[in-house]
Amino acid sequence: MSDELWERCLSSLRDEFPAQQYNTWIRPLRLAQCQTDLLVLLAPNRFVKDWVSDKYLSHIRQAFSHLTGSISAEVMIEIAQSGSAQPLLRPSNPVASVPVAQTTDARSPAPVTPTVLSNDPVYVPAQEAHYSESLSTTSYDIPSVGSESASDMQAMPEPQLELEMLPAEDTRKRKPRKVDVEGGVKHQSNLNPAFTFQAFVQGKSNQLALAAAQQVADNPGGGYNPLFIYGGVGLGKTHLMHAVGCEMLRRNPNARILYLHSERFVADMVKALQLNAFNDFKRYYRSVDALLIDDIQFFAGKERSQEEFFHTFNALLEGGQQLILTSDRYPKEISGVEERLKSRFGWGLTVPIEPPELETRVAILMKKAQEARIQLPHDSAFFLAQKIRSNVRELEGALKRVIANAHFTGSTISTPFIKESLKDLLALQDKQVSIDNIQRVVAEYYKIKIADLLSKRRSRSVARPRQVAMSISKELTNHSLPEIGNAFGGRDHTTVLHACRKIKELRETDADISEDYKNLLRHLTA
Ligand SMILES: Nc1ncnc2c1ncn2[C@@H]1O[C@H](COP(=O)(O)OP(=O)(O)OP(=O)(O)O)[C@@H](O)[C@H]1O
Repeated sequence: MSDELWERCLSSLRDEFPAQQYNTWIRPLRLAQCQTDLLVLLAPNRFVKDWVSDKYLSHIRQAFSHLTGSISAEVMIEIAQSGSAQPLLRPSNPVASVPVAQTTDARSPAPVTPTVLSNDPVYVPAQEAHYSESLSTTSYDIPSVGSESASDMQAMPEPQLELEMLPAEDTRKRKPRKVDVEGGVKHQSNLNPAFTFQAFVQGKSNQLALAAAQQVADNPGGGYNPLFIYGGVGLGKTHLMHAVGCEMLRRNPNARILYLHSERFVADMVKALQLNAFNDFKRYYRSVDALLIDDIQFFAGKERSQEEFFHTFNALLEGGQQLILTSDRYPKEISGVEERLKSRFGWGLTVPIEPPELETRVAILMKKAQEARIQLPHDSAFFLAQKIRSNVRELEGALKRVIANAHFTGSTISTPFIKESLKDLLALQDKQVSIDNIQRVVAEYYKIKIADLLSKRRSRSVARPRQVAMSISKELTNHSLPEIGNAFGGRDHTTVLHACRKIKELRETDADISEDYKNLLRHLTA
């Protein structure tokens, strides 16, 4: 009965909050005690407990009181003792088919003794440098292995090669270290040392993601595993994930951190298959202290890679090693990725990053200028931040252009100088309204999250603003229907068409929608 009451309470909270908030904060709570006037819930850790107590407790109490009819109902949140709450952080029941990982102590480096026992081609793990000049590594032709089955893989001969994980202290230098050890074994973390917590400007839009990332750096492999950061292009997901890695390295220079783009993981796996070195590949990926994989939406449609990543994922979680993943959308919304993998993405903590608001954009510009040792007057930063609103990468790009121009001409930076330096960009910006901007303005107007606009939620409070935003995108941009559909969480062009027709009809019959539409157009084209 008490379970049933809590289920009903959950169901009412599910309707009240956006899916992302519900899934991140409320769903992980477990019922400890439920009486007419007392509800005791268990949070998986202190972070969740504090956050829920701060933001959601009154809502939970209200929903509970409503169901029980008790106006003095009390709701308490406690931290689950390990084992008492449903594990949010790692599977209680390890997947039986997972090959046993080479579990390592997350704090201590692996022995550094490379041994080459054969003349087989050497499997060289990811050498990606996300931010720097490309590295000269051996290149391999990549065969198609889409049809290779798991059983084929198991039948592969065991390659006689041991990979070495080198301590990663040198990766703190600007250029990632490429280590050639006798036997061709290489390891580098690929971390960008400029992407630190100190260099990350906090704002309302990224506060939660930053707090979660700092917690992970404080307690890697502990509290939030995996940490899943999602949000639009150029909003700081990669920066934050690197910041965790950099902080882990600062505290423990021997920590083995590996950052890579998901496409690199796929390419590496294919290369390992080609070289008959699949066991080395597995061992390599499973022997790190922290694995940071960017843009995991690129796993979509790559079944063999998903299969292997699934096993790597389980092995790392089992070994208490930290996983950090990023994506452009909420895990459940990634199409072309297996359900079992998507559900695992949500085991730890899933946090969004939203586009920064004006004040944060100004603060980011001031910070970047300070890093470049450039005097940027506050009013100029304000002007630029007002003009470039889509994402931080574009904002940073514009500032770099201004700085370069100032260097060339020996000028000091001022608002007129910025106007002159970015004449073409600003003219384009004034003329063009991007879908990103439309989403941001519409979300602000209706007081919902951009993530809601991209989500699959169909409740009226989200679906109508989404249709308005699609219709405005059609009216104000040159994007095609499929492009617009794609920008709204990968929807079909017929959905966009339907939205445009519906809004056209509503503008004639519904005064509120008509007013909203006019206001939004005025705002976006002002
Ligand atoms: N809050 C912030 N403070 C300082 N710099 C930031 C912030 N957010 C983003 N940036 C900067 O913006 C640039 C783009 O960020 P980043 O590469 O992390 O974006 P992303 O979300 O990973 O984008 P993508 O999805 O395209 O990979 C980086 O140079 C990063 O340092």
